[in-house]
Order: sequence, then structure tokens, then C-alpha cells
Amino acid sequence: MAESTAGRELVFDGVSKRFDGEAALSDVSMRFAPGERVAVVGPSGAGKTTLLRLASGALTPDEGAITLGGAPVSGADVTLAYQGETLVDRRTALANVLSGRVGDCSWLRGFLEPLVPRDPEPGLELLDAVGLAGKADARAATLSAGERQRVAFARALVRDAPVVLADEPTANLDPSSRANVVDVLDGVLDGELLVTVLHEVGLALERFERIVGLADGRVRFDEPAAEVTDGMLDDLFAAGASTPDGRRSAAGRRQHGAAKPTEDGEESRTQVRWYA
Ligand SMILES: Nc1ncnc2c1ncn2[C@@H]1O[C@H](COP(=O)(O)OP(=O)(O)OP(=O)(O)O)[C@@H](O)[C@H]1O
Repeated sequence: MAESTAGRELVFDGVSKRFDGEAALSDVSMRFAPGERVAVVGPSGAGKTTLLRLASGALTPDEGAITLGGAPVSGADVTLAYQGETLVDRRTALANVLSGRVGDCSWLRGFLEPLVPRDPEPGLELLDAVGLAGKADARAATLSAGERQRVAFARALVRDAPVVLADEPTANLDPSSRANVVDVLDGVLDGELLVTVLHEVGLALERFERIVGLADGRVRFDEPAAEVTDGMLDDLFAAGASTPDGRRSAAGRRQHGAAKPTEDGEESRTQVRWYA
């Protein structure tokens, strides 16, 4: 982690965002400490991606402010660990990772890359951390979906930004690879704040220390994972499915399977539910 940015809190202070007059986020206030692992869950259309895009600087709030250590958050402070599949197929895994040093904007990479140092060592170390040391010279086109995802994480982390955001990093992976993605993120993070949107609530509860529940653009709860109950999740997903105009209702169906400790201390996954 960059020394100069260590120890700074990411703060959302009364943040609202509207699209075409419709509120996507309403009066969101939260504080995130360095090194925290936070999962954002909620029904489709809740505002989860909007929250990440605001934190990354890709969107500006209509009201409120987002700061890191008291200063407006900037693109240099934040990296997107995963936002869909954006590797360059014809380039090697290592070249894709090293291209991350010039930022998240893919079209700028071609112009800026010649200007950054060519030392491959940080890229090789990150590929090793995500379990792909042997694939450094493999072209991205030859990698599996899970391997591509891991290369994308390594590419994001090579920038050494103090805030790491991931939007549905388990999307498009088979169930056995999803938990592995969280392991990979854990393995490569070193004191950075991680805020990730996860559709799988069970995975969020099992693997993240703090859970933010968003519905209809509002924070419905913000609790340690151990404090999140089935009732809170039922309310969260019911809220997202019952907007008056029905705009979000069809897409508001979401699945959650929450791992809860039983009386003998063992974890058991509750029934998976669908919300309409
Ligand atoms: N660029 C945009 N222009 C217009 N409306 C938008 C835009 N981005 C988001 N919205 C709207 O804002 C609301 C929140 O969208 P957002 O993508 O943040 O939700 P989400 O919780 O990430 O949903 P999902 O789980 O389906 O990805 C939705 O009603 C969406 O249609």
C-alpha cells in the first residue's frame, strides 16, 4: 500500500445520485477504514454499482461528498479490481497485469504504457500471488474464465491504490470457483480497503467482515456479518422488489443462502430463497 495514503478513511457524507430524475442513491453516509473487507448486497437496481462508480470517481454525486482522508477522492486513490472482462486477448498474462500500472481506463493504456517503468517484477509477484506464476507468458486468449479473473485482479493490484473496488467479481464463474475468487482477493490484498458488490449473500456473509445492505438507493443496514439475520435479508430483498412503479420488481429477484452458526457452533447454509 502506498505510504502516503495509509490510514485514511473513505467517507460517504450525505451522497445522493439521480439518473433522469430517478434516485439511484439517496443520502448515503458511511465510513470505511483502511484494511476493511466490505460486501455490498441488495436486490437488482438497489444502487450497488452506482455506489462503486461514485467511489471510483467515474460518477460525481448530485449531493454530498466522497472523501479519502478528508480530501476529495481521486482516481489515483482507487482501483477497480473487477468490472467485467477487459483483458487484451492477444497480450500475455504478464503484459496485461503490467498494463494496470497506468490505471483502469483501458483505452488510455496504449498511450501511457510506454511512459511507465518496465520492471516486470511487481507483475510477476502478483501473478504468483494469484496462483498463475506459470502462466506469465500465456496469451490471455488461452486462459480459462477463472484464470482471466485472477489476471484482472493482479492487474488492478499492481497500481498499489489504497482503495480497491470490485463489482460482482464472482460473476460468470462456476460455483466451485466463486469462493476461490475471494481467497485470491484475500491473498493479494495487503492493507487496502476492499469494497465489493456480491450477488451471493451466502458468500458475502461467510467471507466478509462487514455487510452493507442497499435497497432502493438507501442503506438498509450496515453491520458486521455475524449480526446480519435472515429477517434483515428478507426485508432487504422484499424492499427492492416492491417499488411502487414496479421498475425494479422483475429484476429484484435475488437468491440468498446465508451461512448461520447453529447451536453446536457448526455452520449450516439456510435454504436458498428467491424473492419476487
Ligand atoms: N447510467 C445510468 N443512466 C440511467 N439510469 C441508471 C444509470 N445507471 C444506473 N441507473 C439506474 O439506477 C438504479 C441503480 O442502478 P445500479 O446499477 O446501481 O443498481 P445495482 O444495485 O448495481 O443493480 P444490479 O444488481 O442489477 O447490477 C437503477 O434503477 C438503474 O436503472
